Amino acid sequence: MKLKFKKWTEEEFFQVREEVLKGWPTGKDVDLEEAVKYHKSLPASKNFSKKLLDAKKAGITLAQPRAGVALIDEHIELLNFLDTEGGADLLPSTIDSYTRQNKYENCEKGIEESKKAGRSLLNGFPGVNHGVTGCRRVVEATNLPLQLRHGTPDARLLSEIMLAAGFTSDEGGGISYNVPYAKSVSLEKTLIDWQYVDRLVGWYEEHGVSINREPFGPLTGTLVPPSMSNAVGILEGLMAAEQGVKNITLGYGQCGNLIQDVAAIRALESQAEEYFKEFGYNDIQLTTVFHQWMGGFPEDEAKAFGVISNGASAAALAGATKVIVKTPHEAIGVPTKEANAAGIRATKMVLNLLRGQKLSTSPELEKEIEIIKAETKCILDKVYELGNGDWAIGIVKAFEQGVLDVPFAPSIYNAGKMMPARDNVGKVRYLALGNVPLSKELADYNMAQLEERGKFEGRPVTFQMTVDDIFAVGKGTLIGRPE
Ligand SMILES: CC[C@H]1O[C@@H](n2cnc3c(N)ncnc32)[C@H](O)[C@@H]1O
Repeated sequence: MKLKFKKWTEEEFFQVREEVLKGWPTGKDVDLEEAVKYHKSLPASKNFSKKLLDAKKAGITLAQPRAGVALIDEHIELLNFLDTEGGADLLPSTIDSYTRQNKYENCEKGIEESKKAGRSLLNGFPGVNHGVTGCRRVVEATNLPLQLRHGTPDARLLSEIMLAAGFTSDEGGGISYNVPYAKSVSLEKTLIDWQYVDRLVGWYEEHGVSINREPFGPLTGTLVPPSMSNAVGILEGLMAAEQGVKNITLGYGQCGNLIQDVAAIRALESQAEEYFKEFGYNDIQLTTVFHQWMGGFPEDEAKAFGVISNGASAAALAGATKVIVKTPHEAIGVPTKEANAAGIRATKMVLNLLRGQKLSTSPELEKEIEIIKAETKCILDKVYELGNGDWAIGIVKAFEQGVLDVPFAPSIYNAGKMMPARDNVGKVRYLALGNVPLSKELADYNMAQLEERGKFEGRPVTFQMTVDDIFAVGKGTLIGRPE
């Protein structure tokens, strides 16, 4: 299959599908006709797309945790606990790291060892190994819409199995589940593999089943300038729309300055609408997701609740459709179900207190929205030019040339030349552009904001600011001031 920005024909899709389903024995149980019937038998209350659209119409922000353990019964117990004791509005199944690397043999061992140990020895839910039957038990035994959340460069088999089981949302994308998650998988390969996932969702849509797709907005979650993450989100939205996906949630990872975070969500939603319209996708149901702070967390649980609540309020004031919840165990590892539920309760408390309130506009907010949209446009214009009008080709070339450049990404296909740092009020700015094609005016604006910080701190604008900012939140502040 040659990469091109074009909807796959059914014939192309089903040809590739034969190979995909051979990836593990459970692949042979996927039957799309049966799956469509099963989806249509589910109550509307279990459809992710519908719940998101209802929330958007009502102007409320939904809360969703991350959660996943090795064995089905314990996973069901966990998810229902987060529903009843946490108050979750939407449920995940966070997939384990072996599955994310397609190492299903290791999952098999992990499942056996977890049974022997009586506790989860995998850091997530091994959906491929549990197969349609096992995953369907999760769908049958829970009461909220379910989404698979992972970090899988090649999620074709995982998506086939879990969507057939009745999950109605799938997170990820050919950029956002490659560059921040993999070291040496080419963009070409993951763009094609995620076109497959999007085409599968397009097939469900064409057969009357709405499945939500959610690109992974935060990327590395480390000082990613909002225009870089928004550019990637819009590109993955276009890639999905071209394959027939209709219900799309674009996301953003909290950076920490409230005005910039609200501006980022507002800019993301309106600019994505503009691009969908301009490129002829007129029936996209667009929602947004705000990820609570994705960087280093304080170990102290009270401080962690401060970070969680701060993220919840930013999400509500931004008017995001959904907020992804962190837990007070973030600094330690996979949370207990009690800690996970507590993170959701704290979040829901804040969302309820702020219900109906949105951050009203102001000159500072309007300015930030304008800056983010202008920077995003510079990047996307260049991607389109590099691809000669083919977004997919443009993405590959843009990474080759550092036009798309995600800070602190492990991928060898990412240039890693652009460097960010916070300005004097904590907004994330471009300290070094690398090859990110901002106009001179925008580059100067970023530098001017950083110079203000330099003046205030009495030090030059250097990479040391970036380093100080990376450790700041874990140490209890937003901006990494010199000691
Ligand atoms: C994207 C990274 C986020 O996913 C979270 N995460 C990863 N695996 C699990 C898991 N199994 N249960 C709950 N949270 C999880 C992790 O704590 C971090 O906040």
